[in-house]
Amino acid sequence: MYLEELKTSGDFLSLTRNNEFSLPAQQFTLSNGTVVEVIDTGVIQFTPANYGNKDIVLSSAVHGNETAPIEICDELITAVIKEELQLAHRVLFIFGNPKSINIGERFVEENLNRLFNGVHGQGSVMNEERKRAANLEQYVREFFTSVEQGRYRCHYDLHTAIRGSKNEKFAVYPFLHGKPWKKSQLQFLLACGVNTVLMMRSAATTFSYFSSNQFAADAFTIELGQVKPFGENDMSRFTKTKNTLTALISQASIKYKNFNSSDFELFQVHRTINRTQQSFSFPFSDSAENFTGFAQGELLASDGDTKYLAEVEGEAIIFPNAKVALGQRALLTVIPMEVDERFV
Ligand SMILES: O=C(O)CCC(=O)N[C@@H](CCC(=O)O)C(=O)O
Ligand SMILES: [Zn+2]
Repeated sequence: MYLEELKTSGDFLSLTRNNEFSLPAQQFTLSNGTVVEVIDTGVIQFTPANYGNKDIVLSSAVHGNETAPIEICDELITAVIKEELQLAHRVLFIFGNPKSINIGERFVEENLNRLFNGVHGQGSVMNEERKRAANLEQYVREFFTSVEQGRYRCHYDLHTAIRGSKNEKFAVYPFLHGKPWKKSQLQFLLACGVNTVLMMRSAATTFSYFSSNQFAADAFTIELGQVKPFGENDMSRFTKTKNTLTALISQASIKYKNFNSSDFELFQVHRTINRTQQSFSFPFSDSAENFTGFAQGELLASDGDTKYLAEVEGEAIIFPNAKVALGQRALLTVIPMEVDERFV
């Protein structure tokens, strides 16, 4: 079996890439007492001998071409297995879509990050991404619910964006259905080098929304930069992120900079534009960056005969993608917002 090689190399990413769809579960204990459980391909759980009050999920490669987050998690996993990093909490690392890593694409057949919250089981379509989404949901469920109630839960789903962005790093705050947003989470994000946060205003089928909505985890999709092939990331741009994630998993607690609303750029989602027609296009080029603002009345997108015009002065684009499958999100637009009484 693979355990002896894994114990020696700590290279769980290669083991995952060499087993694209499944891997028999195995476990072993490090000399520092941390139990290492390989649950499936790309899914590894660490339980230190004396663990603290946090249950932490760190996922990457939900889209396989988003390599910088994969590199960050790969380094953390290897450091833990080689006992260069001692954990303080239970941590579940997930490389979401191994096959898509190997083909260097966002997904193989279907966007894994639109299959959560039960979508994977809807309709008659079945593919590896749908099987994976169902399995990942189960692994997260078991991770959070196999210990006593009332513990702190967080899930940071690490991505990079297809396009450049006026705000290089930004986070998507899943819709909380009226629950207050947490200043402490903004402080964590700032420590990661992320000062920009989008507040979603509707339910979603993303991995972060699943953990937020199903398990009340503090969960975000975190966009850490732009999509690049392995070896082309400037990893110096991710130092704050890696250092803060390292502190999160290896320290009992983290002292953050005092909260100051002026440190943040907050946006609320104004609307979601879905592609419904084959002839879907944007008037702007592929070089148009996330957070580019438009004048009221300016054309944002054309979906067949439907023209979408900016409704609000400065309405800004996020995640424009004219190649999405019919019925899927082709564009988010956002408008600025301020910290208010909805933040606690
Ligand atoms: O750059 C893009 O077009 C997409 C980048 C990416 O994968 N973003 C996530 C956001 C998920 C969310 O809305 O929480 C995605 O589209 O799945
Ligand atoms: Zn992504």
